[in-house]
Amino acid sequence: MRTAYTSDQIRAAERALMARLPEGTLMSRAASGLASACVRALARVRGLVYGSRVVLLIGSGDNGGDALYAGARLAARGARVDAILAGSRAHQAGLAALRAAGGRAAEFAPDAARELVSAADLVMDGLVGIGSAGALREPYGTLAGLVADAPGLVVAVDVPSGVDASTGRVDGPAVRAHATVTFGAYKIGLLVDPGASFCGTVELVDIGLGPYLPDADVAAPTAGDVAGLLPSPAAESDKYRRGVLGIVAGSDTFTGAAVLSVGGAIRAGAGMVRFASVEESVRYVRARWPEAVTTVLAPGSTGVLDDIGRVQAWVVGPGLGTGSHARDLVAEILGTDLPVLVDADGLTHVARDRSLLRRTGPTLLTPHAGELARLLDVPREDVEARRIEHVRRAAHELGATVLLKGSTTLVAEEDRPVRVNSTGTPWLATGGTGDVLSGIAGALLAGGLSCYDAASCAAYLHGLAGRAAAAGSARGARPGGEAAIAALDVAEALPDVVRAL
Ligand SMILES: NC(=O)C1=CN([C@@H]2O[C@H](COP(=O)(O)OP(=O)(O)OC[C@H]3O[C@@H](n4cnc5c(N)ncnc54)[C@H](O)[C@@H]3O)[C@@H](O)[C@H]2O)[C@@H](O)CC1
Ligand SMILES: Nc1ncnc2c1ncn2[C@@H]1O[C@H](COP(=O)(O)OP(=O)(O)O)[C@@H](O)[C@H]1O
Ligand SMILES: [K+]
Repeated sequence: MRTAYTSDQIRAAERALMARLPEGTLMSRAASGLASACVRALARVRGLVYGSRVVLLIGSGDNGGDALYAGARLAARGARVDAILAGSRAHQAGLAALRAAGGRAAEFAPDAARELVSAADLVMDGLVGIGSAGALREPYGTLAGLVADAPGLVVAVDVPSGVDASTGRVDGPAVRAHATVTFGAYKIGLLVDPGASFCGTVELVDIGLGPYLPDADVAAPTAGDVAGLLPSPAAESDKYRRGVLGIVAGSDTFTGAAVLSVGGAIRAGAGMVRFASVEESVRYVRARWPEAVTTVLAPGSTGVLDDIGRVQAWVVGPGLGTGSHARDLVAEILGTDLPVLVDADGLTHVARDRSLLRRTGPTLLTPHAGELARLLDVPREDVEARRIEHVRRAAHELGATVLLKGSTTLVAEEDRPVRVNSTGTPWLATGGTGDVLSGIAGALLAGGLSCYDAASCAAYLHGLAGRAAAAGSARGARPGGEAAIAALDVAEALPDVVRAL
């Protein structure tokens, strides 16, 4: 599990560690790791450090200090290093070290800054780190804008300036980096969008903080975590023991969602899928997935669960419709004691009547930002800007496990760390991929995982499968070697990504 922390948690740990070490030790560890990362990056793009042009953007705090010391190390290896001092002051010892190593420094001036940045092989962003508060002030905002057009590599120090390290919130201009070198521990804002999308690759430099960090409120499962949680059949398994998933989805108008949800469940390893819907949807599901056992629901019929047969978990909602019959089906399924995943139209019914969630069995809700906004009655933009806060609030208020879909998928449950999904690709932003996700998570619920684990494993596998489908290979893509996918491709890519875990 990759754990992540708020700025306050990191600061407290740093204070505790610093009290036991000679002054300057931590900054020296940070600067050394940062300089090594820049050396490796320069070696990759230029072949050597000597003669490369490095520009440091320096703010008034210790973030600037890190950049100045790292810049001094690069200058000592023959790089031409220029520091742009953008703050009201600069870290004095760092500045002296840079100058002693042959680097130069000057106060910010717009034209000179533009010229330096546009000629740099590498720009180091040391404007603000975990001491940042609110939107970037001038001239930092202008510098973040200049960096956007920089032809060279952009390396953010600790956190891209303009990204709130504790939440991932971005209010105004921010530095968009190719790489972020972060110290001591991951900050939450580096893993959660919108902040995460400003980081590029994130490299963690160990400065010895580990023993001083508290229990994490946010964690990102790794491939190993997911592999360890996934159910796999044993010698004595049969289809019932592996887990039977009931899916109630689709309608006369929406047949595709049902096909996709069933596909996700089958490819994710459900022992059996029992699918129930109106005739039109059943026809499409049967044609594509002869493995599913189907039940045709007469229009308007209720009291149907016994007809469908025994299951270990339910998925309800994709393409189901928002009318009263659909509502009755959602209510009937939520009336059982079994684990239930509610998605799509099912969420509309729950948003209209939260009392549907008063139940004894475990519930997993899988909204996208718009659906979560409706569940909480807040603007969608607020959910997108402050995803962690809203997914936590939903789990608390609704008494359910909540998986919030989107560019960073999050899973929240009361009293548990929010799980951040680290896989995925923007190619997944295409109609129907969410339906596939519902089937994957449903299969894992039926296989015995808790809502929390089923949701986080499903998001992980779904993201990997999306990447594999876009790349045409479970082993990932060469840069630029990706192409558009259809939702069903995601389901079809699942077995390969599970094999490669
Ligand atoms: N505390 C420690 O033990 C360590 C800290 N390190 C570095 O120190 C950084 C934190 O340093 P600081 O606490 O000095 O804080 P920062 O350097 O992150 O920022 C504080 C400064 O930025 C200004 N500022 C804040 N928000 C701003 C905004 N929106 N626009 C413009 N200016 C703004 C403040 O007025 C203050 O002068 C970390 O991110 C990391 O880079 C590392 O050296 C590792 C060890
Ligand atoms: N920009 C993005 N980057 C990564 N994943 C995304 C992005 N946009 C959407 N997704 C993923 O694609 C899926 C879309 O699901 P959803 O919004 O329910 O669409 P649909 O209802 O069409 O299936 C979710 O798993 C979501 O996390
Ligand atoms: K920074």
